[in-house]
Amino acid sequence: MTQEVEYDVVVLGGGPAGENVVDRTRAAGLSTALVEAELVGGECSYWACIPSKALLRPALARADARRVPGLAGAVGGPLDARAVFDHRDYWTGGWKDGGQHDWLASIGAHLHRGHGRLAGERRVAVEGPEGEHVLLAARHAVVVATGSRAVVPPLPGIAGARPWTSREATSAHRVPPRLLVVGGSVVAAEMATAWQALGSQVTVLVRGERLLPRMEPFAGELVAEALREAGAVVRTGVSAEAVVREEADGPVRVVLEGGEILEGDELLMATGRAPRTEDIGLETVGLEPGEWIAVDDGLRVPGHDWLYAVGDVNHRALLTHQGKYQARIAGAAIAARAAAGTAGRPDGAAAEPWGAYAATADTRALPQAVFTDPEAAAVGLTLAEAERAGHRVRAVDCDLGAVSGAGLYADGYRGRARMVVDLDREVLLGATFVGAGAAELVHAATIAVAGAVPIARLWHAVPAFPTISEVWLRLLEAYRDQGD
Ligand SMILES: Cc1cc2nc3c(=O)[nH]c(=O)nc-3n(C[C@H](O)[C@H](O)[C@H](O)COP(=O)(O)OP(=O)(O)OC[C@H]3O[C@@H](n4cnc5c(N)ncnc54)[C@H](O)[C@@H]3O)c2cc1C
Ligand SMILES: NC(=O)c1ccc[n+]([C@@H]2O[C@H](COP(=O)([O-])OP(=O)(O)OC[C@H]3O[C@@H](n4cnc5c(N)ncnc54)[C@H](O)[C@@H]3O)[C@@H](O)[C@H]2O)c1
Repeated sequence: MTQEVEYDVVVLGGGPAGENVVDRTRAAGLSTALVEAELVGGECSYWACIPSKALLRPALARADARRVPGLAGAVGGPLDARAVFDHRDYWTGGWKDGGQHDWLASIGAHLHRGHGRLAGERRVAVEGPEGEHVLLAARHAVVVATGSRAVVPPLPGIAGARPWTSREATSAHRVPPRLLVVGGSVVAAEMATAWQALGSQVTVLVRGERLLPRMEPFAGELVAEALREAGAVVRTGVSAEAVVREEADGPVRVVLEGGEILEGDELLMATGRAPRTEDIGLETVGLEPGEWIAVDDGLRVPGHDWLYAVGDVNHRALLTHQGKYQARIAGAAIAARAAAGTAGRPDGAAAEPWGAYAATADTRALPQAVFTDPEAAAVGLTLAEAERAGHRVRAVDCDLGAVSGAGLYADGYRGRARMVVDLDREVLLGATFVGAGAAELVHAATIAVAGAVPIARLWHAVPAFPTISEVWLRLLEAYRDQGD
């Protein structure tokens, strides 16, 4: 007979989003169960953010050091790939989640290991690793946080070619002499940067006209330029039509549209994500298996006041920090509604944009940092997005390298910054920074965009001298001097 256990809250999926819901509901004193099929910590901890950044950090530090007089000579050699892999393995905990397990225990959350499926309203059925079954009943809420997985397009020959996805690209322990990368977005750009620095001869095959297509055009252009200088080949406007690997440990060949054939030792398909929803019982609550789960700004699934979805699975923003933001908001709302004794209670101002129970930043102030060389970081709208949305805007651009702090940071510092100003409200709608260290510049812009800080007040936010942040002064001066 299936055992049934009751909790206040059941969270399905223990990635960063699911974990943060648990953190909030436990802090509010609600009994909470977390169901996890693989490793607590999710994709981010073991096959995405953490291992990718651990691989990239030595590559970016070396690139920076090579531009510093007096230091360049000391870092001319290759990276010690084994030491880099050891560093990455340390940060993934050797793909073991003991630390996360202990943290869950320390906050009094209950971990159910196994595959979870919704089983009608407020119910989650868990199939454990030994085939055992448990039915979890939620008094207040079920939160789906099952994340996403890599999509591999069904090209002829692809299955037999055993391509890498982001999982292999972040966890491999051997440097392939030649790495072909299909895709042009964030995973492609970051992994091309890491593996070229680790010693692979990387060729990136971009279907579109540039790298990083969701950012301002200069971001992808500067990153492609630097990748080429590092020895990688970046080809745009090319389409992979078929893949061939004749022998298991032999080379892999990609056939391009037009018939050209490229050969590599490994092939990374960095071609996007799909929701992990095909086998989680969505059909038992009237939702479509295999689809992203649509939610309102309060992270609730319309028509089901007990059902929330946070993180990648709702497709609002496929980023760890944003999934955690959604989790904090959903967790707080669940706790408040539980305390009030009704899921349907009107939440007043808290449910309004920028209120405690609304994930407004997902659409209005979404930041992203891409850890390429140079780094590319942006928040809010690009110029094209702002124009498409019907805002009356002006873009102001600056050469990041012209700022004293950048010149002192590295010889020949190359970079660019743009702010997109709403001319009617005189506030920023977005900003983009591309250059070494740019990832740390974006949070100031996030505050300006989320806070709708007036341009007139930004003049009083004085950047320290000589930091790269002085680019803010250059941007404000350019805006002032350009007039309307
Ligand atoms: C290579 C790469 C690098 C990235 N780098 C960054 C970065 O630097 N910064 C950033 O912000 N984002 C980055 N991302 C994106 C980031 O990884 C995701 O946005 C984040 O992991 C999403 O978190 P999540 O909790 O929604 O889902 P996930 O991390 O995918 O976790 C979902 C969890 O649910 C579990 N699960 C799924 N189905 C079930 C089920 N039926 N039963 C039980 N458990 C289940 C899974 O096992 C998994 O542990 C990167 C992505 C990739 C691919
Ligand atoms: N530093 C970070 O914040 C970071 C790092 C890595 C990934 N991520 C997140 O993870 C998610 C996944 O990233 P991603 O780069 O895998 O996916 P993506 O969805 O951002 O981009 C996929 C790319 O693959 C291309 N593509 C799709 N099918 C193709 C085909 N058949 N042939 C050639 N190209 C094809 C698309 O044109 C697109 O440019 C993104 O949302 C990203 O924001 C974030």
